[in-house]
Amino acid sequence: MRPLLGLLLSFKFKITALVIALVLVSGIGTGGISLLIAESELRHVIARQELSLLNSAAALIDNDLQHKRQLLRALTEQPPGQQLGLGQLQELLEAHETLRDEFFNVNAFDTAGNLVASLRDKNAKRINVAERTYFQQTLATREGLISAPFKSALSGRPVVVLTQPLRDAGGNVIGIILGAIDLQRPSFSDQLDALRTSADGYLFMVTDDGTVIHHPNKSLILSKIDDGAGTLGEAALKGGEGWQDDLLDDGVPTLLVHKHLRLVDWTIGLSYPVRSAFAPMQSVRLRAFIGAAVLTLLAGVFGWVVTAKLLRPLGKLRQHVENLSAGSADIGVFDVTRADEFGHLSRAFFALSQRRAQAELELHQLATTDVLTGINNRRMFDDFFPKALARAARSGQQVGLAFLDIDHFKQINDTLGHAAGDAVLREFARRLTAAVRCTDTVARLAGDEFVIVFEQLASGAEADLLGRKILDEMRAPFAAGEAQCTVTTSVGIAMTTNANVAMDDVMRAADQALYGVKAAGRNGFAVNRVGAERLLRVRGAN
Ligand SMILES: Nc1nc2c(ncn2[C@@H]2O[C@H](COP(=O)(O)OP(=O)(O)OP(=O)(O)O)[C@@H](O)[C@H]2O)c(=O)[nH]1
Repeated sequence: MRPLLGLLLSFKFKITALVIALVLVSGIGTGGISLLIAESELRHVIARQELSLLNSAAALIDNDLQHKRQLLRALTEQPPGQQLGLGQLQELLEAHETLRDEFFNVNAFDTAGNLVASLRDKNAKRINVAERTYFQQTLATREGLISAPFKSALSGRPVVVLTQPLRDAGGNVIGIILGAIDLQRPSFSDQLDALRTSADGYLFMVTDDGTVIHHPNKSLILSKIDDGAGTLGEAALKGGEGWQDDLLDDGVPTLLVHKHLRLVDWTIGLSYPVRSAFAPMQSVRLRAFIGAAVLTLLAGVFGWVVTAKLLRPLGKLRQHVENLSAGSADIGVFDVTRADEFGHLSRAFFALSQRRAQAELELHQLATTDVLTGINNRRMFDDFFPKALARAARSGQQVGLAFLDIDHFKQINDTLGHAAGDAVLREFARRLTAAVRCTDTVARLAGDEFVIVFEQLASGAEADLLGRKILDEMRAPFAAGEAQCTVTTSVGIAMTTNANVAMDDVMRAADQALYGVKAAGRNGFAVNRVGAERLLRVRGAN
């Protein structure tokens, strides 16, 4: 759990996540916009393509109607001088074979609306169409027309009829020829169906008042588009030509293309489900999605690798700082020559480590230095002396420890003042340091008590020499403020060659020696061997 959390919080992970997010956003953004543009373009292309198809269909129907109209007109036109009577009409109709191909039926009526001839059934029941609008309009205008769709009284089928007035030699209308087109099986029906480009799409046709003339669902023929054809026809009813998005009644998105016919007030429309129109886009979308996913994955891996590489110097820097803290490296490990941010960071760490080392040194000095005299203090001695004993044990050399106490120092303080006493202490420390070798260590334990550690003491005779030298060093008068005074000291020296000697034993031996000197009248030195029953010797200053 912990490593996973660490991974999630790592800079590498965050940068990788950022790269993935950026690639995703830019990929989805550009891909999505490109797809939208492509879809919009494709929609236009499809709509224009379907519109040109509708133009062909409209021309086909216009031509068909025109052809039918001309056929009826030719039927009613007789050579000059010949008179066509109503009684000859049945014979006339039956003589024109092509009528059967072009029309569902052709009938003739007198001006009273009575059926006088019928192509398909000469014995058809004698209906009267005087009340029909198309009949009345043809009589009134004396011109042929194409009727609104209606249900035939003769056949019971949905039809539109083309009318053509029949004139006598004087030009008077004596009857009307009427060609019926079966809307369930118009002559152009198969051709229209053949024009369909999509298996899902379909063609339909409505009149300007919204009556369905052609529809794949034959039961909708003659219904008003509000009754069953849905909203598809509404745009078509606006006339002209064009296309728009629409929804079928069951909510299927559809592309609706429409074109108004030239010869009649009919509009032919094409309904094209968007799903099949954009079928090619589905695979493009899928491929774009897979491409984006692969790209994102690659970007993530790339981001991870590059970030890991870029952050390698940071890892090294961290290792250096850890090593430095553990004391296994010094500040030289920092690469301060780099010109980049890691170089800045290394230089900052280098400077910080330098300051820290300096501060540690100062702190150590403060902690191990006697403030008054500037020589080592008790803490330093306590730390140093056991190490000196251990070193001597390893090298087999003799160690000497001298305890020093200024004689009657209290009197100096009492007679000359505390400040003079301090001056004497400082001068005493200076002379002590001058009297010994640089390998020897001088420290002030407290008050007027001092110690000297001799690390390379060759013999007892050398201890004598050292004791004498210290006493000699103190012979000259001390400056104590305005006054001068004579200062003497008592020195107790302990010596040992025992490798496993305890620090306390050495100190006790030195203390014994010092006590011996004090007892003998001060201003002298005594040498004591650690573990010995009695002092080796006590010497006075003279
Ligand atoms: N001026 C000064 N005096 C100090 C300091 N520390 C301790 N003293 C004094 O040093 C004196 C030490 O005296 P003692 O060692 O007890 O006695 P003494 O007078 O040296 O007598 P002996 O050691 O027996 O010869 C005391 O009076 C302390 O107050 C210091 O830092 N400065």
